[in-house]
Amino acid sequence: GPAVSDTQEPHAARLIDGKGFAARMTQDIAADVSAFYDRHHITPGLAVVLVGNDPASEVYVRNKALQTHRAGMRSFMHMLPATTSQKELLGLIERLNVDPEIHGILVQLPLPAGLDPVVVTNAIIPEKDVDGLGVVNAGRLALGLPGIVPCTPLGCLLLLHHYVGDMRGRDALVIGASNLVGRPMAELLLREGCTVTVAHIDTRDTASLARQADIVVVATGVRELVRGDWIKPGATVIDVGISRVTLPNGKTRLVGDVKFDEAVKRAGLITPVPGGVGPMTIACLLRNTLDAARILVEGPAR
Ligand SMILES: Nc1nc2c(c(=O)[nH]1)N[C@@H](CN(C=O)c1ccc(C(=O)N[C@@H](CCC(=O)O)C(=O)O)cc1)CN2
Ligand SMILES: [Mg+2]
Repeated sequence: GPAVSDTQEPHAARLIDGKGFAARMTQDIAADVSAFYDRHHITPGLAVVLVGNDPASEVYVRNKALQTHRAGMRSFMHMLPATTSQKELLGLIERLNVDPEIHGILVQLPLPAGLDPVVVTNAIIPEKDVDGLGVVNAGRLALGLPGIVPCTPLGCLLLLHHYVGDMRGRDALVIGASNLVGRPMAELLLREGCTVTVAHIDTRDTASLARQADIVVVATGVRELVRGDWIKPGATVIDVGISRVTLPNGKTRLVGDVKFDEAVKRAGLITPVPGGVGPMTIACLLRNTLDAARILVEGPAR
């Protein structure tokens, strides 16, 4: 008779549906926003500050406003010219910090040259720092204390919780050590009981580290850096990268930091780009904004 392999489908990983998960999260948040309104007659408000006219950033802040409304919250957009001085930007943040209608503030990154992202993000009071990027929230995460967790790593964590479950004892590799994703992701995986390795620009042999890992989270901004033969068979692959590439026919396509067509043949679970981590970032921003409003209005849970 025929060899067994003739009748077997080639292996393909199960896809992690971030888009669907984020849509369900947004519905749950909308219900919680409505219950919060019934208790307090307050609608959570999110202020989004965009400086300059980076086209990708314009798309992201428009989507943030849209999703904020979809969850029943108020959105306050501040679009400032690229010529805005740091003093003017800090003045706006100061007004938002004391505005009782605002429960979350974020400054879209990257900022134009001449504006210091560390100074600007740290001007937001920790209670309204819904991106979790200021020193108070970053320090709280590093110490394992409650605080606001950055949206993209939080989104990755929620997907891992749902699709993998208990991660104690797993070997996790985070590729990329940015303050926005890699570092907070490593802290979260450590908190879950993973043995965490962080690879970065000076790492000598990231491929061989990846081949050991049960969970690989990639956030480098280098498109299709991670090849199929870097993936341990059955591993879980979370791809945070988004690059827009122009095809010979002039159309554009989004690709991640993982060469998907190769990795999907080896991984057990993998996030697609688009439709994986990206939508989770915005859903987690909405969750962080509602949580911030709860703490500002009701005080910290006791
Ligand atoms: N202040 C911040 N700046 C930036 C953050 C952030 O969390 N806070 N993250 C990224 C950009 N980002 C949100 O700001 C973001 C990126 C991608 C997506 C998303 O939904 N992606 C979709 C594809 C969308 C498309 O067609 O372009 C997907 O992956 O399916 C949402 C938010 C940097 N800056
Ligand atoms: Mg993010």
